[in-house]
Amino acid sequence: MKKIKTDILVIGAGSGGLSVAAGAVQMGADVTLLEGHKMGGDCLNYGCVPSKALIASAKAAYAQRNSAKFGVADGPGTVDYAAAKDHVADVIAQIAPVDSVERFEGLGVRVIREWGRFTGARTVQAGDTEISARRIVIATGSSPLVPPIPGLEDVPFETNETLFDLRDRPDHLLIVGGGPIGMEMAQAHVRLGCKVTVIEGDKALGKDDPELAQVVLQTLKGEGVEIIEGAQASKVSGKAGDITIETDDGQRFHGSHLLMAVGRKSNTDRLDLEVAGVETTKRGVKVDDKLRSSNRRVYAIGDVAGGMQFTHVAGYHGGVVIRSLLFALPAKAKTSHIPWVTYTDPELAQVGLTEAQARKQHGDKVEVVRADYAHNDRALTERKTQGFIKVMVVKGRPVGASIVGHQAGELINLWALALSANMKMSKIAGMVSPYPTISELNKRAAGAYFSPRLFDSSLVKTVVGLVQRFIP
Ligand SMILES: Cc1cc2nc3c(=O)[nH]c(=O)nc-3n(C[C@H](O)[C@H](O)[C@H](O)COP(=O)(O)OP(=O)(O)OC[C@H]3O[C@@H](n4cnc5c(N)ncnc54)[C@H](O)[C@@H]3O)c2cc1C
Ligand SMILES: NC(=O)c1ccc[n+]([C@@H]2O[C@H](COP(=O)([O-])OP(=O)(O)OC[C@H]3O[C@@H](n4cnc5c(N)ncnc54)[C@H](O)[C@@H]3O)[C@@H](O)[C@H]2O)c1
Repeated sequence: MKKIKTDILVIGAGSGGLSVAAGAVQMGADVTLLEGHKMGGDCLNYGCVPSKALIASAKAAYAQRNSAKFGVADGPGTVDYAAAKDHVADVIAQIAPVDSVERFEGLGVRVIREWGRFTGARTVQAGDTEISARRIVIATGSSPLVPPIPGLEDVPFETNETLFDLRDRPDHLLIVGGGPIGMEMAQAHVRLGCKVTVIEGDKALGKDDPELAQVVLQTLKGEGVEIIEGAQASKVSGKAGDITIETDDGQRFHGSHLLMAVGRKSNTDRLDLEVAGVETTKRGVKVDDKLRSSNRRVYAIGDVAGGMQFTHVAGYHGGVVIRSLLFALPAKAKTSHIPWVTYTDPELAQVGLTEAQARKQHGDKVEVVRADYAHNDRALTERKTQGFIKVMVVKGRPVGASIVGHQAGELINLWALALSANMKMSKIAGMVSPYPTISELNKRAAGAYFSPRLFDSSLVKTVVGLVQRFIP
């Protein structure tokens, strides 16, 4: 057995692990990085990148079929499903060098392409190497949860780990789970020419404000996605090409393919965590607000830490632990300023509190201001007038923003800054936005906060009246 010593051992080369490894090595630490499967993890290979690339193909097909409103004849939007998958693979290949062994070795990281497992409180074995480390960061991510639904073990099904390799277009895709994976893939596939049925046990897009989620769900239904809510998939039967799902309320749905998108399971199984005294919960590695586990020298970041499961959260966690690991500074991970976006069309974006959460937390102190896409000139030129923004304000500062509509994921960035910097609404209202941009909606929402204070105020009217009397 080869034995090595390192300052920081990172287990998992996905969004979180790569951020820690790159940051720590460039600031002078000796860093060892383990990856048992593909460099780049889920986001690059099975998650964000392929899903957004496939959504782009679907958008192109949809745009071609719906261009008459711009004075351009509608086209057939003929889809070559396998070619769309080639586009997905090409996009992954373009990004892959940034996450590659070569790049990380070039930065000075020792990369070992093996699965890691703890052999002691400070030691991990990877292949024929035993690594002792001053600090260890678990960044092993998550995998698709496969629930114990009777019959599922005998029926072929897709997950996010297989879907992007499928080259024959499904005639009828059944999707179990109406979360972000389910709904993004539902719209992509209906636009790529498949029949799609989503079976959701509770409410589809249930983590978002229902008023905004409804806008997305109505649009998807309008495009032909069948969405069944409040029906738990409870039995699966059939064979490749002919699959039946039965739900707990007695409905039956038939399709040619099945995608399971019912949430995630943290990747802790291979790690032998008990050997290192690292405790877990049902959601993943148990961590405190500094992302430190029950073993003081071991941290967990990203999906495996069991909180919000997004690439930008894994990256943010990376930054937080680097401060503790390299500078021994007390750094805490917060969630109140973390945005998320579901990349349906229209997009659905959230940061901070939803309206319901803000009312629960702040009661009468909350003011909700809104602005509609229908009043935005750029949205009118693009014929993207569906949607709105809501901003929840307490004592002149935003505590949450929810946006549904064209480019909502771009618009939410400003509110992510406003929340993380604790900015006042007056800062947003005072900004000059270029005309005509969709982002003017942000300023308009801030304007909506001040309009009644300025235009409906007798004090303002009295002051203006007095000033006008006295100025020459
Ligand atoms: C279909 C889909 C779409 C998504 N879209 C988005 C999106 O648009 N935006 C967004 O922000 N998030 C999105 N996500 C979520 C995002 O992919 C994850 O939150 C992110 O990848 C988590 O990063 P991570 O570093 O925690 O884990 P991962 O990226 O999963 O990396 C973990 C790595 O650890 C390796 N590993 C595991 N165990 C071991 C071990 N014992 N030894 C060595 N290596 C190990 C794994 O092989 C993997 O490479 C999406 C997810 C899916 C499934
Ligand atoms: N745009 C993005 O940022 C993006 C996109 C995709 C995924 N993700 C990340 O990946 C995570 C996982 O996504 P997801 O959509 O798989 O999970 P999810 O947990 O968000 O949604 C799963 C859904 O499946 C339903 N469900 C569970 N069991 C069921 C059953 N037997 N029958 C019917 N419905 C059932 C649940 O009620 C839930 O609504 C997300 O939480 C998110 O963090 C992010």
